[in-house]
Amino acid sequence: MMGDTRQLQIKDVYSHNLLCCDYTTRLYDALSLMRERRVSSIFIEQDGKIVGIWTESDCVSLDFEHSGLAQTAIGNIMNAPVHDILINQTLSEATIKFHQLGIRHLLVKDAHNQPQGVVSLSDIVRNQGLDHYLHFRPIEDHFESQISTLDAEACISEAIHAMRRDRTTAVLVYNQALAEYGIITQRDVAYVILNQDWRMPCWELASYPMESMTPKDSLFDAYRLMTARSIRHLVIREPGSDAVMGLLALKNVLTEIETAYCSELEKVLAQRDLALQKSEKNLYLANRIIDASLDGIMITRANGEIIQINPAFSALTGYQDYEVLGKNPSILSSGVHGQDYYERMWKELRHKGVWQGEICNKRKNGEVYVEWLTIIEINEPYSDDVLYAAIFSDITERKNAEEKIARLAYFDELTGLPNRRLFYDRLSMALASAQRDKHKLSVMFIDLDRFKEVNDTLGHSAGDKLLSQVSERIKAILKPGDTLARLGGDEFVVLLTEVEQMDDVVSFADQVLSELSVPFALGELNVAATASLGAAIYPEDGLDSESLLKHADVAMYRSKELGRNSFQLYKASMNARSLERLSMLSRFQSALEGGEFELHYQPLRCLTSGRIMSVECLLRWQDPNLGTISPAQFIPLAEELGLIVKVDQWVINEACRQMAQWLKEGLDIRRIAINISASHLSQGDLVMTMAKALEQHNLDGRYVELELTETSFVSNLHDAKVLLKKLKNLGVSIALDDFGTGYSALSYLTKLPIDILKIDASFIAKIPDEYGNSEIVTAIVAMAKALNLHVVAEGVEKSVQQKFLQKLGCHTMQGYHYCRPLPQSDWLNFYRSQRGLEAAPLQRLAGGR
Ligand SMILES: Nc1nc2c(ncn2[C@@H]2O[C@@H]3COP(=O)(O)O[C@H]4[C@@H](O)[C@H](n5cnc6c(=O)[nH]c(N)nc65)O[C@@H]4COP(=O)(O)O[C@H]3[C@H]2O)c(=O)[nH]1
Repeated sequence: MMGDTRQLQIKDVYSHNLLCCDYTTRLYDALSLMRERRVSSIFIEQDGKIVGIWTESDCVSLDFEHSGLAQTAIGNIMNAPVHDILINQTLSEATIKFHQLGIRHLLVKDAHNQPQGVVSLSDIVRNQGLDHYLHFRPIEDHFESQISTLDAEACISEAIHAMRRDRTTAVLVYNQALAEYGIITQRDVAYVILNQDWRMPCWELASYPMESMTPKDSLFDAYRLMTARSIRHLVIREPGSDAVMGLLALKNVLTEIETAYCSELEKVLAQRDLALQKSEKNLYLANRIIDASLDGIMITRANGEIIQINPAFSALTGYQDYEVLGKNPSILSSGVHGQDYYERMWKELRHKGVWQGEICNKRKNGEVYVEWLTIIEINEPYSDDVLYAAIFSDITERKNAEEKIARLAYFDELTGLPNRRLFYDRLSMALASAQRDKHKLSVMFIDLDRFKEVNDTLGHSAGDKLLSQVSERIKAILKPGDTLARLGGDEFVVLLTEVEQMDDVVSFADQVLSELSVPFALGELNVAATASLGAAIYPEDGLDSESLLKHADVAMYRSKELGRNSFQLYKASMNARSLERLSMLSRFQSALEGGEFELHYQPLRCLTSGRIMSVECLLRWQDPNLGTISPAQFIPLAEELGLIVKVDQWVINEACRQMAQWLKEGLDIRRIAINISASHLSQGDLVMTMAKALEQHNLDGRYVELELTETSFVSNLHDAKVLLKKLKNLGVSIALDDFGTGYSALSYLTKLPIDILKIDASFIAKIPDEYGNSEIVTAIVAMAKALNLHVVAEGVEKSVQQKFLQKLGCHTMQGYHYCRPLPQSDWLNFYRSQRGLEAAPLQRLAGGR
């Protein structure tokens, strides 16, 4: 019942009628003033300050025998100190004060501590809306039955005496002559002090006739009657007999209301304490959660003032609480969003009470970051105030990852070029418009020649640099609307949309080849790169993406076959060759496991003694359908497919097995020479493979010679040296194959533990006729001898060549002139046939041809 009025403030109920008098004022004058202003209390001032209070009820306790009572200074008899209450405090607070101090009046002060009026317990009770409560309370439990009744002729001092004795607020007076009851109250007593006539008969002061009620009537009716008649007492009579039973004072009704009110208030306060405890606990929990949250949290007032942040806020923004509390969130603004962005945000927030979205903010260090922000409007309980809680997490990394994923879906990470998917999209769009507008377009494949060698020998980061530089150079010559994409590895593809005639494609291809002909700077090395290009034109070579790409690819492979560093336009006849190549690739893999490989042997002959010095094993692929396939065809394929290590391992093992077998059979051959692919050194463990094979076949390492090319050493001379030393520790000899075709760096010869130098067949083919070439061979032989290397001439086909080499003092020859590579059985026959001739002078042998 108190819920509605509990929050009423003193200003809503107090009385402005504040009556004051000075400390020295006589009681007589003070009472006169009270009577005149019709108030029941007066405040006493001293030096401009209120220091005490005097009320009508205080009169009863005065000593009426005292002759100068009316002249007494009110300061001497006042009640002090005066308790006060502020004008904007609640009625509940006032009630608690009344209760605790046992008083009935409080001085009301304003915010500046200035007295404004007075509030009594009655004022508060009257405003509590307790009427219905009084309905259920009968008078019988509340009236005073022990009330004194005086005779009408009794003097007034007796009445005062009775009131004081009985601690009542009134006495009854009976006038026998009139058979009437009258009443004298404390207020009446106060006025006797003014008259000073203590002998006055009671009936003269008594008020009559009196209103009366029965004990069964309700307090509510009694209260209503007293308020309506402005009286403070009712006579209670026995129903039927009309005999007076006692007196009901307004004070009795108010006391009852007060009791109810206070006990109700206590209940409410207890509930409030509980609620407070609960809310304190909730607050504690909320604060713990806010502090522990990994999301940044900021709480602001409606005007934007920041009132709370959590540790995650500081971690994410770099601002500590003392730097932001009291400030506006605009401190975090990055300037990325315009005013309209914030306006939309506030509009939604006001409309829905919540806003969520991505927002760019700025950390204290100036770094802009993206956050996922949720703002919630919070209405404060028991007030109109609104707070805003902003909860955010830094999603910069997630955004970057998302962007990267989106980029990766359409772009190549290394070069930043469109990838296969984007290229297909663009090609299909370009085809649609070419079809509509009836114009041509072209798709061109660009594949770097020997890119794998760069990767294998110079390392992947050099390979990556080369790819980036190639893409930059091609991009630079593209026309607007054309697309360059990287399909993977060293494979690029160009979409040319501005094609009017075939020449446009040819001239673009020329441009690409000329751009790539300038060496690329890869760190300290300048590397020359070439590419094989192939193109197909719409509509001649295909009407859809798939056939155009396939035909451009076929044309590109034709370029490769024709010696690389060239360009081919698609021709229908190319298809057959490309299919052949493809099927060879797949067949190769099964051939390795299916035993289709075998070794052929080519002897190397000493140019002085005519003896077979060693034999080189050369790999052959015997395809059941295609017959013998040359290693010149399938070794590069094996390298491309990453199968070369397996191939070499097979050859090493087979060569060792064969050599061990021959030695057992008594063949007198010093060494078997095995070719090792340059890529083997970067991909496999050559030393381990070699050691295992020697051990497995119980073969001494001195019977093996490994032929390596310069490409094997180019990437890292130091590593190559370590590797060759390990091989030499196994007893094997090292031959530098194809000398003269590669880098021909003399440094290899001096720094690496090489035993044999094999002059490439291309030099031998041109001796002794071609001027300059003979000089080169002469120089190589002289240099090798000076370095104490054994010199072998490869590809000796003519006796004139043999003679020339003999004159130079070259140690050994290899070539068709002496013997072609032979299968195992033919080779054994050849060997045996040669044994008998070994003693014959070489000149004769050579001359016999
Ligand atoms: N025109 C001409 N050619 C002659 C003459 N004498 C020998 N040849 C050929 O020259 C090549 C010599 O081998 P290579 O320079 O190491 O060059 C080899 C070698 O680099 C590679 N190769 C061969 N067998 C293997 C192998 O088992 N493993 C590895 N990794 N590579 C091998 O394939 C290349 C080609 O091998 P082949 O076709 O067997 O070709 C062989 C051989 O048949 C001649 O007088 N005139």
